[in-house]
Amino acid sequence: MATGSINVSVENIFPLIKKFLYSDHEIFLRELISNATDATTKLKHLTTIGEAKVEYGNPIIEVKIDKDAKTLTIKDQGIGMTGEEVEKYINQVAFSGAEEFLEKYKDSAKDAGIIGHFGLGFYSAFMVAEKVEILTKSYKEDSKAVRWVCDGSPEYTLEETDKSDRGTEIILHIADDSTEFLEEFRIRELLTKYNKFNQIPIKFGTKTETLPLPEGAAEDAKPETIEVDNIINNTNPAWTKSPSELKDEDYNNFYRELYPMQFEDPLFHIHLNVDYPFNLTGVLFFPKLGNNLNIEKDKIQLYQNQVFVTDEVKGIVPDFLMLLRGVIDSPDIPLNVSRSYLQADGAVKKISSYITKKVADKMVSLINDNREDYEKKWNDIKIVIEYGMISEDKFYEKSDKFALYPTTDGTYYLWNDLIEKIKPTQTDKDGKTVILYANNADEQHSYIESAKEKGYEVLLLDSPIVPHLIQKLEASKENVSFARVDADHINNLIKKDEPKISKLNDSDKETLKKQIEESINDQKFTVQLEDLDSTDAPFTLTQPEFFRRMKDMQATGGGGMFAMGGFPEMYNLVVNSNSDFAGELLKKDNADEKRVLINQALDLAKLSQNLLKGKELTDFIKRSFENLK
Ligand SMILES: Nc1ncnc2c1ncn2[C@@H]1O[C@H](COP(=O)(O)OP(=O)(O)OP(=O)(O)O)[C@@H](O)[C@H]1O
Repeated sequence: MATGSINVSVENIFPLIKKFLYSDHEIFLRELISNATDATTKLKHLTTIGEAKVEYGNPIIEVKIDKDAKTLTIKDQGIGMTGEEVEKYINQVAFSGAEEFLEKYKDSAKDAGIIGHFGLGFYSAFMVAEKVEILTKSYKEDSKAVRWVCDGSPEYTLEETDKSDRGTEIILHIADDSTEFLEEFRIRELLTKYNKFNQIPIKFGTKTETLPLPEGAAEDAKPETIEVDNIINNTNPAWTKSPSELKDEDYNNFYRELYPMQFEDPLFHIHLNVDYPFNLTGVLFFPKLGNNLNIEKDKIQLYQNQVFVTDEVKGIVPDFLMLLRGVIDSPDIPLNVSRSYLQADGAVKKISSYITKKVADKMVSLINDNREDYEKKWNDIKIVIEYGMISEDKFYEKSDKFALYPTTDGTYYLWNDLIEKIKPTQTDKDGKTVILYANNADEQHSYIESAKEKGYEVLLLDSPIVPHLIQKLEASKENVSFARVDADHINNLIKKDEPKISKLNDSDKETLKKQIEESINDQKFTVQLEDLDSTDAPFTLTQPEFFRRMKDMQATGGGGMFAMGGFPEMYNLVVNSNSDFAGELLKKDNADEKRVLINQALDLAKLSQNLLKGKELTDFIKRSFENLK
């Protein structure tokens, strides 16, 4: 038997490992299974190229718990190690890696974000074990099996042993503070989390399977049962296959495999597959989102060679795609580094812009292949598209080809078609094309109707980020502006060079304005007299576009220089001075009656803006009933 001292300068490395990695002890299992997987795939490679003269067979990795012996074992049928290799890879290479890590990150160890993403390889076993044994036999002819034992001090022993089968067995003697890892449910949980799609089958216990009854069996015959290996993983998940092998149904099944608690099918999938200039595969899904921006569960999962790494993909996936679900698998993403490093990494940036491009291309093909279906799904995907348009310029640049602008009547326009349609009618006297929109077809019904009477189109833009989007569209498109239908009287929203006819003279107007202002005294409306069509509503409440938009932007984050202060609600009371009602008011002598009429008309205007609520509404209804008598 050989004993030796591991070549480290730190007196006792293991308490340090334990201390620094406390937040993520569980990753030891992923690390050891990854090593077992590597050892197996290496053997496959060596047999394929004729280097290893052994039968590859159907190797599996076995995970076993022995509660009495307090051990957890990970056993593979891979290449194994000779005594010299254990010396080299375990005592020197792996230790130096562990030591380097500790030296580097000792001081910043409090930043659990960094540590949590470090793969420490073999030595992470000491986070949960007080003693680790390696039993291993190399695939090489005539190699002797060896047993390596280390109890966490720099001393180890290495001796020959009588293991007869090829491969490596790592036996962890679980420490008293880590006995959770002797519980079957905990290990199953970890295997499901990290290794659900591992490349090599993983056996965890056995399960009972019922055999079908042979033909012609007696009615009361009991079917036979057998014990079979309980394989916990799917070694061939959808993203590793070629898109041509898969049907929609296969993608949907894979979606459910990924997110067993999702019962609704995804709307679309995007299969990612690139091998130059980096390696990346994956499948992204568009779930049904509606206007919901707060997706916290069932996020995109990041894998490295089919091993789960994290579902914290911020910085790798563009923000707007965090609303999607699915898998991204890449051996090229540097995983063992901090988040901020990741965001600055060139490869990661390329990956991010590749994914963005791919999603844009997919949208173009979806809308071109089946416009009707795309329109049907628009409501559920628009938030992703609109968010992408706001946050990713590359995506925005392509969006004219796939971003839809629906009207309140259910017509869906692409940008250029929309402009072509409305330009002749909705261009104002200064040559600006005004795009009218509503964000709630019911609440803004009367305003929408006024616009439609003029032959204008009204878009229905109702996602919470729309104010940001139209801000961007206005800034980048030439000669267009957006106005919500209730931002002013429709004649003012799209000003035309038409002569105005005024029924009242200036002094009458002045008098009327004063009387109205006095009657509505403490209510904060700016009275604005306008010469409108005599049939237009006498009183209308409007909310100026700019302030309302800033306020809306503030509500969803942003809002530029105004973001700091709260915005008051601002409304104008547009009085149609050409209406019969205005003429009647002026003629009325009784001041009390006049006040009642003005307030009744104001309430009606409020009602159509959905502003009449609570006591005001109750009083209004009472008053209206009184008037019926
Ligand atoms: N199950 C195994 N079978 C054969 N060799 C192994 C096994 N586990 C570890 N080794 C050897 O020990 C070396 C060190 O393992 P360790 O996990 O510390 O580092 P790594 O796998 O090279 O890198 P990483 O830090 O990414 O895990 C491996 O490179 C491999 O040569």
